[in-house]
Amino acid sequence: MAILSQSTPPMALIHSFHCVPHHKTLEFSSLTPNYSKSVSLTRFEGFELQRRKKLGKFKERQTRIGRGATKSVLSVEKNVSRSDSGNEKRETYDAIVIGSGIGGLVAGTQLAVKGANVLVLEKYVIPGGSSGYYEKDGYTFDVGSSVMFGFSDKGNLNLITRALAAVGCEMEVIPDPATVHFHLPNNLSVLVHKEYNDFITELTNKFPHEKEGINKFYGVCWKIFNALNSLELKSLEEPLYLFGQFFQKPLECLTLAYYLPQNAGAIARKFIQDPQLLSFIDAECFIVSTVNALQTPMINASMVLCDRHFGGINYPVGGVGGIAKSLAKGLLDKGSNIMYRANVTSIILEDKKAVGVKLSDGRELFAKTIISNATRWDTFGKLLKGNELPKEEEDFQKVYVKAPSFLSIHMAVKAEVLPSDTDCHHFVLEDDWTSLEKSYGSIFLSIPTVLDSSLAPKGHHILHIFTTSCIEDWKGLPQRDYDAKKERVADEIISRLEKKLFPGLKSAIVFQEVGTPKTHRRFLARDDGTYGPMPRKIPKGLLGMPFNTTAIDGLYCVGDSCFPGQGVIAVAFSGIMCAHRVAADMGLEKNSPILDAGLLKLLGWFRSMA
Ligand SMILES: NC(=O)c1ccc[n+]([C@@H]2O[C@H](COP(=O)([O-])OP(=O)(O)OC[C@H]3O[C@@H](n4cnc5c(N)ncnc54)[C@H](O)[C@@H]3O)[C@@H](O)[C@H]2O)c1
Ligand SMILES: CC(C)=CCC/C(C)=C/C=C/C(C)=C/C=C/C(C)=C/C=C/C=C(C)/C=C/C=C(C)/C=C/C=C(\C)CCC=C(C)C
Repeated sequence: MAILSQSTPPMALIHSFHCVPHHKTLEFSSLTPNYSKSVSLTRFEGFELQRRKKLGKFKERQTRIGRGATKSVLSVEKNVSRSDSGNEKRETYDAIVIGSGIGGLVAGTQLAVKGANVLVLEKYVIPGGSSGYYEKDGYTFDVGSSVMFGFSDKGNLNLITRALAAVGCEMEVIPDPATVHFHLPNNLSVLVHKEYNDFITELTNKFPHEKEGINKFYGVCWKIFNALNSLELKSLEEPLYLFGQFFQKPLECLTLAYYLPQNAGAIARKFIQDPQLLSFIDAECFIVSTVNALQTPMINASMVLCDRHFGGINYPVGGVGGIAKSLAKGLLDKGSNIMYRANVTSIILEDKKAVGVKLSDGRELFAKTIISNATRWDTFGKLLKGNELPKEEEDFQKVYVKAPSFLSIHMAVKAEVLPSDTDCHHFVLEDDWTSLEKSYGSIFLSIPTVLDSSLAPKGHHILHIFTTSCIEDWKGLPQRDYDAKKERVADEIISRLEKKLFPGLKSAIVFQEVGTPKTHRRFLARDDGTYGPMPRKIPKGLLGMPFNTTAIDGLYCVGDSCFPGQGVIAVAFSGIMCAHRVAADMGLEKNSPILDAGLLKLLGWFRSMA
């Protein structure tokens, strides 16, 4: 993953942000919850209001709020309730979402579609978090995510496509003929073709003595994937849905329940003996979980090891940032709002219930439900600082630690340095398998311009290089030493790529920007810049991973420190689950309070066994 370097001038970002027409819409919406009714409308805002009226939002909102009559145009967007005596009480949204990562945006849009009045608060100037973008000198860089699962037009697991479709958005995508090209120790080179049979042929040619084991291991992955793909995916914390799925698809649900506490490495070892092939499977898991196969939940491994062949990896035209932009636009189209430069510093509790948030500029905003897309470490360690850490969160922290962050290099090069048949994504670990999980041990490389040349000026490519790195390595350095270290470490990484893949790389560089874990912490508001949760030791599969409800009434979490963990498609699923559970609690979906209490207790008990 990579992110804007600390040297990226924020104004450059803001500028490019304003250049995109529908971003103005976002700016308008960011005004609505807080500006007084006397604010006069610009031509654009007037147009936006007309558009919303056309969408029927005005009428809808009046009907639903009932007594929340509105006088002026801007107050149409407000959800101001009145007491019986007619006095205005504080304005209350149905839900406030802290953070506009894909997890937060999916939760927000799904709720908006169900009729809730949602406000998303984003600390930064654009939406997307790790799935954001930035523009510089004619290049469009993906901040982090660039390998997109769940973006096809078939099955039930195309969660990105579905999340966009829910708000009436569709994006053009470019199918990648391969997921990743592995360059591994002992000159083992494996290209993961989109076509499953081509991939299996390539792997069995490298390990002919393990042909049966290879087919059996990936065969189990398919069994799990097919079970997942047969379900309608909603909240596993909602009993009516969960029992309904067990009733309709008993075999598939039992398959998933069986594999829920298992890990990929243990299953691989049932069928495969060759240590180098097992190390390859470690690398397969590492690129999605930052841990080896023994620590990677089998359900997550199956999901990614099969979806890349089933739906394939698809790159959105114009860059990954378009997904968040489209979701943010969809949120507005459904009558909800997003506010940028809105840094939530604390969650307000009343009678132990989450009722609102406080922003760094002192404003307080209130909602029936608060959803945090910040990591659990940020949510409970910072936004709820001073409150006792709930037992459930203590247990979570016993099982999971913060995964390291990344050192990232966003680079532009002259096109001629890359051979014409260069693949889009590469994973490089040169000499020693034991370096797989070490800081700077392995290198991730994405070249999105191989698929979408519109991301760079003609005759140029974008390279997006990243490697794991801990914040401890970068703390306490005087600025000069910090800058020098960034340059030195980046230079070492680039030299390795030059030696392994692209001779002459250094002399072809036209632009380069380096981000460290501190950069990730600063721009993504993630504690220590962490990539997400990582099991302390061998976990019981996904059993210990919390869902969306928390021990605090009215507070839900979404994103990668919730089930099923890291990954854009994973956080999209967490958003769908969260929105379903919240909607059930709000009465926007069917619910059963008695069954709820029973299931939540049962799930809590399961987690305590992890
Ligand atoms: N496929 C890939 O190549 C790849 C690469 C990098 C990241 N990713 C994935 O993206 C996932 C992260 O998605 P996510 O939705 O969990 O979160 P996220 O970190 O992407 O987004 C969280 C958002 O919340 C905002 N935020 C945090 N605290 C805030 C506060 N107090 N006030 C206001 N805003 C605040 C941040 O600015 C950020 O925009 C990771 O799991 C990772 O796997 C994928
Ligand atoms: C509840 C109980 C107890 C029981 C019941 C049973 C059942 C029914 C169950 C069910 C389950 C389910 C539904 C589940 C689901 C799951 C899912 C969906 C999952 C998903 C996952 C995903 C993932 C993990 C993903 C990931 C991804 C990623 C991380 C990616 C990344 C990438 C990167 C980093 C890039 C690379 C690059 C290069 C190489 C360059």
